[in-house]
Amino acid sequence: MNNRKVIVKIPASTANLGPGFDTLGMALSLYSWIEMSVSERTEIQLFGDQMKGLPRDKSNLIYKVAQLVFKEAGVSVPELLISMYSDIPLTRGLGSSASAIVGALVAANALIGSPLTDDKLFQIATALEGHPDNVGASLFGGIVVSAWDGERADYVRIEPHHKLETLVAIPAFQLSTEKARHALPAQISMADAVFNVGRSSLLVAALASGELGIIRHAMKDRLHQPYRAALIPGMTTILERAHQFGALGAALSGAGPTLIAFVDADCPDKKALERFLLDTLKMEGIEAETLWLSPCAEGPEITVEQRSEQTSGSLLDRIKGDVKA
Ligand SMILES: Nc1ncnc2c1ncn2[C@@H]1O[C@H](COP(=O)(O)OP(=O)(O)OP(=O)(O)O)[C@@H](O)[C@H]1O
Ligand SMILES: N[C@@H](CCO)C(=O)O
Repeated sequence: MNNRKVIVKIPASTANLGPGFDTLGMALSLYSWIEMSVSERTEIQLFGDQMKGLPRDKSNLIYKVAQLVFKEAGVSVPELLISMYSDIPLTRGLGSSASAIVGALVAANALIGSPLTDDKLFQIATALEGHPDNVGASLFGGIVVSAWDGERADYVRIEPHHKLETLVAIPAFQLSTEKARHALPAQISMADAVFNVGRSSLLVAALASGELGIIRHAMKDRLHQPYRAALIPGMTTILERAHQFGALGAALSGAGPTLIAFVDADCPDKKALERFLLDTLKMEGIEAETLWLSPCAEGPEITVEQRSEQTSGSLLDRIKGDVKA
């Protein structure tokens, strides 16, 4: 173990997919990387604009989560060398915290010979994140349908349809999950609960069977998006009108503020959809970045090597060419 170096590449994720609040997640082709090895003194290197302001001492989330794995496995590894680079923007609704938690769990587990099963990692990740949707997608890849009762999380993974693509519009402001959850009511009506059970069930069936045409009706939601709309000006217009510009459906990504449109790869005018999202946000005074992302069918990619191997170099050298252009 002392000589081992682990590098993991973890996908971002979009949660809820509209009606599946805290239940549905899909991994996306945007990534973060964590390198971890045993050291004599803990050192944390954070690379990239997304990592600005995060702690570089033992209070860092990656270090703390790694220690949970060692404790669970009954081993002691107090000092770690950790490097991280991420293309996943923080607090924008693309699962940055879930990717950090999953990456730390997977890297720490691989460092000590993988004593913990994926299911165990999923249970820990869900308890840490507080809901299974983002962590399930980052850990298993593809589309993950999950349920958590506060003690145990169960899931089923669905292979994403080969024609499914997504367009995300990432507003230039942050919105923490905590703040976006505070906007939600403590109770909802039976009519709204029935509405969401119907849409969420329809969406899962559509994604599993490849009936993409029904997605537009299935992505509707009354549980969280209406209450969060005031935090994301322009959101309601985008959700209501995205289909007119060729989207299969649209939703708030996770807790927002990112908006996500599901698109058929054969959509004839992708530029028009992109312009519609950007223009709608701009009319509200919001600058945004758009990215075309594919569903990521795989969970974390794990590389374990001996530190003495010739292949070693800095994390940035290793992943160069793989990062977002
Ligand atoms: N690599 C990291 N190292 C340490 N902390 C991180 C890292 N990545 C994310 N975090 C923590 O997670 C917080 C963001 O979590 P939050 O749940 O608010 O947003 P998100 O995960 O990006 O979006 P969403 O959950 O809506 O998809 C950051 O402010 C930071 O505290
Ligand atoms: N299901 C979560 C995802 C964000 O972490 C929410 O919408 O609050």
